[in-house]
Amino acid sequence: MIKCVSCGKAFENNEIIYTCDECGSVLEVEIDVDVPKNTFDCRRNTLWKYKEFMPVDEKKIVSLDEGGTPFCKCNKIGEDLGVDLYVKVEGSNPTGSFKDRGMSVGVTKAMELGVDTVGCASTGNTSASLAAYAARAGLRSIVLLPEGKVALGKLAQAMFHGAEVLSVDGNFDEALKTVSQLALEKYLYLLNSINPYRLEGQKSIGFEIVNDLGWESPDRIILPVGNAGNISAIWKGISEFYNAGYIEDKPMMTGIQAVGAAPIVNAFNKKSMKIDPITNPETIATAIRIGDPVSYTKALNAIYDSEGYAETVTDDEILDAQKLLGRKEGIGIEPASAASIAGLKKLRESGVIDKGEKIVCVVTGHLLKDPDTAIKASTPPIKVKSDVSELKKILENNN
Ligand SMILES: Cc1ncc(COP(=O)(O)O)c(C=O)c1O
Ligand SMILES: N[C@@H](CCOP(=O)(O)O)C(=O)O
Repeated sequence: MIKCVSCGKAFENNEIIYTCDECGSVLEVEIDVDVPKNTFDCRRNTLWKYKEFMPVDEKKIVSLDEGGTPFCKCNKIGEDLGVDLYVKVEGSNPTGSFKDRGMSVGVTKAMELGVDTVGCASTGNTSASLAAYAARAGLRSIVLLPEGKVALGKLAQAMFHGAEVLSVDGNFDEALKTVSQLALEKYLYLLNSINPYRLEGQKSIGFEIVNDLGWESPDRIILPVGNAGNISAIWKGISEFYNAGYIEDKPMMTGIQAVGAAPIVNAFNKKSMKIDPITNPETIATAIRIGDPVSYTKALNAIYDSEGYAETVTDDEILDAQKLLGRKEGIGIEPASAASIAGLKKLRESGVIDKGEKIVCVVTGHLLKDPDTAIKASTPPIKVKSDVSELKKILENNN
């Protein structure tokens, strides 16, 4: 069953509906699972390890073996900040971001519903993932991208996998409104995070984090927030495992936004359940340049219910954190993902995060998604003759 998160109105699983026709709020899939936690032992480490929790037809699964991403303990940064730090590396998914988890379930649902066209608006990663999973399923895909605001790697992926790419003269929020209208008029099945089935895939990040920690909850999960689907999905996953009795505690959900695109942090600071949308969001982290997040109700519920937190970081803090993780721990991430590390640093310095907390930062997308930013942040190659004595001179000087 699908339920409205605000008024509780219920809808049938196979109804193609994105928001409540009674109150306009977002929807959530309700599931009822009763299996012991050893059910998952010895299964392959993909999101389908937890298939009992995925509300789709097992015979129609569209998968690229998403999920089962690295869970890296980061001792150097952790010790510097006085916390026990783990990083969940979502850039290791098939198309390089966490969206693949959602797309696997969302495209599976599309197959179950018998639709022939899927679509989305995107700052880049959703379109890259949608294009790949639609290709795998043999579906037509249509993506709306804000012109000039999508990182090169993501654009290349959407085009290469055969999506029909429409470059629109507006920002992401405007593109999402446009594509939503096309979806309501049945031109396409919408696979942005407003689709509750997509978030069912993303909740597996929460499942994996507690499984990675030996069926224990961390004290806190920190992640970047844009359209606000992921924080909502992870909290749903954690809550389902808690309700199933697999874990005894739940983490404080901590969302980080860029200063120029922070409607959820603004609402949190006012202890409000409503956001004031930002008309012209701006940040170097193009993936979270979003001013009117569709899942704000779910995200604020997650933050308040978990006694979590929301904070902003500047573009400079984001770029410094991206370099820090890349150079101290060898983990390459795109700018938006670095908001989680920048947020950890800021909240530790301000005392919101206590010494010794067990923290999981979710880093959401791969470094190569945005090669331009990576190159700008790096020392250019040194031109040199292919001659041993010349090379030795340079190596000795550089040391
Ligand atoms: C790399 C990356 N990080 C973070 C986000 C924000 O996630 P959400 O929109 O689910 O809040 C996105 C896009 O949405 C993204 O592409
Ligand atoms: N960063 C996102 C924005 C769209 O988010 P979605 O989760 O609602 O699809 C992207 O990659 O496009």
